[in-house]
Amino acid sequence: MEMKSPPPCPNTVTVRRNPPRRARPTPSTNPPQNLIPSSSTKPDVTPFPIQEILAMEIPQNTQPEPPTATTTLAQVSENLKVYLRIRPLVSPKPLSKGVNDQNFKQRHKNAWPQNPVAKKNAIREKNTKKKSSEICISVNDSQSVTLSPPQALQDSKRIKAVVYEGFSHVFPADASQNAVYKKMVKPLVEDFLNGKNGMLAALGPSGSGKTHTVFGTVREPGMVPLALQQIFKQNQECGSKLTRSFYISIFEIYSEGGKAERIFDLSPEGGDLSMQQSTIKGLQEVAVTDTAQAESLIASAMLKRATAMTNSNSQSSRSQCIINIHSLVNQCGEELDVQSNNSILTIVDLAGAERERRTGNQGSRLLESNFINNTSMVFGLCLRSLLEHQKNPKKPLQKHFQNSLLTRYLRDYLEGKKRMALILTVKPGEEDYLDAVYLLRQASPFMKIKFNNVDEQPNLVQHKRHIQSLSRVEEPRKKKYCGPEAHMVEEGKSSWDDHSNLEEDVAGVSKLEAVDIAPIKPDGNDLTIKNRNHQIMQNFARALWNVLKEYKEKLMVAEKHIESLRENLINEKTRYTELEEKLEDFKSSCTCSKENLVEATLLKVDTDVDAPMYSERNKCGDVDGMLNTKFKCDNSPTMCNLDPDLFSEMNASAHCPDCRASECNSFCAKCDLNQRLNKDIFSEVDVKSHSPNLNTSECTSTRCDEEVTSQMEENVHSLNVEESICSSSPRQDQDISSQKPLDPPPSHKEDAAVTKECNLDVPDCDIRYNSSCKSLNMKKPKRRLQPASSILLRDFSALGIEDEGEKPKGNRGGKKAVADERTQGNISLLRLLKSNLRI
Ligand SMILES: Nc1ncnc2c1ncn2[C@@H]1O[C@H](COP(=O)(O)OP(=O)(O)OP(=O)(O)O)[C@@H](O)[C@H]1O
Repeated sequence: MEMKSPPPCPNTVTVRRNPPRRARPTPSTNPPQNLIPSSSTKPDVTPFPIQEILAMEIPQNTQPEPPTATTTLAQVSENLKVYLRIRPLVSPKPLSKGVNDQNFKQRHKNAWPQNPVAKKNAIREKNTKKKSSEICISVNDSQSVTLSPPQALQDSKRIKAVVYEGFSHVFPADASQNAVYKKMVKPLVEDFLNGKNGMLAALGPSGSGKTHTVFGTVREPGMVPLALQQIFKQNQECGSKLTRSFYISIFEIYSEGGKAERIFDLSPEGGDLSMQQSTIKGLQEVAVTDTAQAESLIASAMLKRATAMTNSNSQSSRSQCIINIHSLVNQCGEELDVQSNNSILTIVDLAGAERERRTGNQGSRLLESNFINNTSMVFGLCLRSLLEHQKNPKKPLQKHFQNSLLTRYLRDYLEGKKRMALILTVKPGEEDYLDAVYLLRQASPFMKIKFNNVDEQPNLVQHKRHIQSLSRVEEPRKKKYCGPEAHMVEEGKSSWDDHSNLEEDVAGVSKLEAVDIAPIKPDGNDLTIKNRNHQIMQNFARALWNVLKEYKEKLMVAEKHIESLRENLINEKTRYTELEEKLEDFKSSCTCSKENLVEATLLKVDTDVDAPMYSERNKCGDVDGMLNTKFKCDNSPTMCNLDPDLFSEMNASAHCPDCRASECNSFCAKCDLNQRLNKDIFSEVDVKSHSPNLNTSECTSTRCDEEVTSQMEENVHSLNVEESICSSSPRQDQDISSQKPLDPPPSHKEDAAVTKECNLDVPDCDIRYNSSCKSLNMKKPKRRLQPASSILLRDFSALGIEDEGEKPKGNRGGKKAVADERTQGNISLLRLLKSNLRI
């Protein structure tokens, strides 16, 4: 039973489902192997070992390694130590008369003239102090203080008390000099004796106790005398092992009349000094051997220091005083240990910042006060810039140090390259609140400054030299590489720089081995450093991969270019081969051997205008037999095919064979063909062919020099043959055709058409040997007058008919008038005759 398919429902809608789509392959994250040309296609280029590179495992040092210089560096990195010392509210009077009193009197002699206004203010201040015993600053603990504004300020401006904390130590008012020294200076001195440089600077408003802290008194010696005591004491203890020499230099930077900054050497034989960059020229270093000698030197220097009485301080320092204790180690034949490095301990007593309202300074004193305040401000700006730079390495380190001699001298410290400490001194009085606030606000952030003590590590002498040799210009760039953790990776800069260079130089991919050298050798427990190293490696690998991808793309483009070049090369080769073949054919067709010269002399007249005038050598085989003579024909491979019928006409019309022969003889007298040519030949040629190609002038053109040519011309003239030069010039052709029925010599190929037409105008087939052998040069085209054309030319010349083909090119000929007489009927008649001739 046949199953008939149900008739299609007219309302049925055929739903064509889209063919199931094939999911595209997920782009492989693996390195694109296929994109890299296989070695089979390009055997010379080895494939890039991307797989190998990516398969490389970065070794992780799991075992803790012994602490290296870098780890030591990380450990020794520390913040700037900022100490705070609070001066007693009322300064104790000298209890006993002694040396201190004498110095006091002497210093008063050197003091600036007392300001009478200040005197009044001082008395007023004294009275105020007596009335008010309130203090504005209270010590919370060893590291923090609370600064409370006076009640008046609290009420009027609602200023609240502020806590300042984070100090390395806070010395209360009753803290002794020794306590301050032990906490603050003793570590510095120990480091100094261990070969580390250090600096301590005292900052604070005028009269807050900076000088007292630094130099002290006889009863209460300050930090400098105490440090000298310790230094000489320790030197004596270890004198058996090492001998040291200590030198002290002390100088001040002051303002002369509040204008220019000056440096004055405070040593006994010192004088004015000058500064070059950060070095003071001519600064004397006085050798000291014991504490007494050193203290004496310091005392004499203090007597020379400029001081003055102000409202704030009866002996206010008017200059910045810097004292350097220089330690030099003398080798005694024993092994050099870590304490053998030379070092300098610098202690700076800054002039106290002062407010005009309080000091009551006027005139030059006021200018001097401005200089003091300016120096303090520059000092603070340097530290602030350092702090901001360390917080954000992108922020460049400002060059505030250039603005004062003091900061120029302390540049290395102020740029964080050497370790320093600050001692802030404040007065606790209620009236000193503003000075204290200003100082603490400005200086308390400095405790966040970090110092990289790389150059202070005695066991890192080589590193110290290396880093110190680096130019300052390179510093920001290095920090940029290191990032915010500059203090941690400072030592690893050289390794990391190598990595950066690797990123830049892809050609050095083989240097990947260096990747496994982490900048920091992590300790086993230091996960932070490990993670950081891992992140660095990841970033580096990512960067390297991007570079490799980039170069791969470049490689692909280059390969495409190479392919196109190859194709072009093949095409060029093919073309070259074709051209070579053509050249060979052309050569074979062009080259006429001496044996074939006779053939070349045959002129094959083709009456067909469109047919090529020049045929190949084999085409003239039909007339070869007509000539038994061999002629050289170097200039033209073509021959004029001469119809037998025309030959008869030519023979009939030929005349003066003797003349021609004689011409030829004379012509060939000096050429190498003269022996070959004889009258018989010419007569035969004349009789049989009258071929213009028998023009011996042409045949010998390549061998006849100009002398021969001229001889030929003379011979021709001597034979009284009317001179008719059948040269390549159309004008000459016309001359020939019109004046003399000469049979011109064969012309060059380029003039074939012209010659062909010209032949028609030749009334006489008398073969004229071109006497103008000047035109026989190979380079010049040669014309030939064909016999058939000669006949026609002869006939038509009688009729006065000329063809257009005779018209000289370039309108240079003298037959212009004749050409103008042409009519269309003449031309038609000419063509008709041509066709008849062909028949
Ligand atoms: N801690 C202290 N204990 C006892 N007396 C002190 C203390 N600090 C300062 N003085 C006394 O206060 C007076 C002013 O001190 P000092 O000259 O050191 O101040 P200064 O900060 O150096 O002032 P300037 O900046 O004007 O030189 C001095 O007579 C000093 O003896």
